[in-house]
Amino acid sequence: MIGWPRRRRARPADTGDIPSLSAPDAPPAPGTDPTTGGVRFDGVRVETPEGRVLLADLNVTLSEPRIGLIGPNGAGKSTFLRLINALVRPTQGRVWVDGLDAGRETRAVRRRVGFLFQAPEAQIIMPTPAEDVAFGLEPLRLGRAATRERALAALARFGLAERADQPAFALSGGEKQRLALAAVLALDPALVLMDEPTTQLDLAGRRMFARVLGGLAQRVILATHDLDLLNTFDRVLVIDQGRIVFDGPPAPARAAYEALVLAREAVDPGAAPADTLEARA
Ligand SMILES: Nc1ncnc2c1ncn2[C@@H]1O[C@H](COP(=O)(O)OP(=O)(O)OP(=O)(O)O)[C@@H](O)[C@H]1O
Repeated sequence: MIGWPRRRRARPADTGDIPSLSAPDAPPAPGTDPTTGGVRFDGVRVETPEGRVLLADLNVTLSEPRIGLIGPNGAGKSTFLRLINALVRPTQGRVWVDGLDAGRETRAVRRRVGFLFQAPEAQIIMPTPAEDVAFGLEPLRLGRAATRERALAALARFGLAERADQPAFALSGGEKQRLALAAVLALDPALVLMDEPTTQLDLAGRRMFARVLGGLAQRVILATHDLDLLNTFDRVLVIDQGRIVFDGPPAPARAAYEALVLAREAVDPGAAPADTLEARA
């Protein structure tokens, strides 16, 4: 978990900015990205105002339908995801989303990108599931009846139809996670960012989530410690101490991650995972 405000509604319709970790570069000159699709990190670096480096040397284009992010606690996975919809601004470099500059065209980027947070409570702000999903749909101005219909359909997809009008606070952790996912997908984003979406799910919930994931038309970039979830993914990045240390298919990515953990244990069996580049220096 990281320390940004948790109560913000971070659906694509929410265009409120969260302050950058440190002052970004001067606004880039107008121009269009040469790539046509996908997420592209161009020389991206993120530092805290104190100069602590959270991510560095990010030069990568992500266009496959299913991309996983794995790595130790504090490696930078959440920060990586948050860069994509401009919840974090790069200290250096630029992030492009389907040809849009996330730093300059934030509103348009957030319309394309849904974000599923680690803690579903962060995304649930209305009293009932139906109202919560409907609230996210408001910017679409569908009208009251059509909005409710779409909200109920989204809830039904995640097994929450019968809970639609009950208090949202009474949902279990897993049900809240499903509600958050229903609300994000109801907006039909082109790309969904998921930050450890299965942490509160039981076995049945995980299996359901994996099935839902398999059936999604959207592109997904998913950070997780649930490595089995990524078995069918197209590409997995291993992030360690703020850098991409492996980029490839799921099986070798998992092996690279395991080797990294074993190597660290061999050096210092009692060591907590190092957090940042500075910690390693
Ligand atoms: N707003 C912030 N200000 C300062 N440091 C931050 C901020 N947000 C995150 N960090 C630090 O950045 C590092 C990377 O955090 P991040 O949450 O991206 O890691 P993660 O790989 O998602 O970790 P986890 O697997 O534990 O969720 C951590 O050391 C964290 O403490």
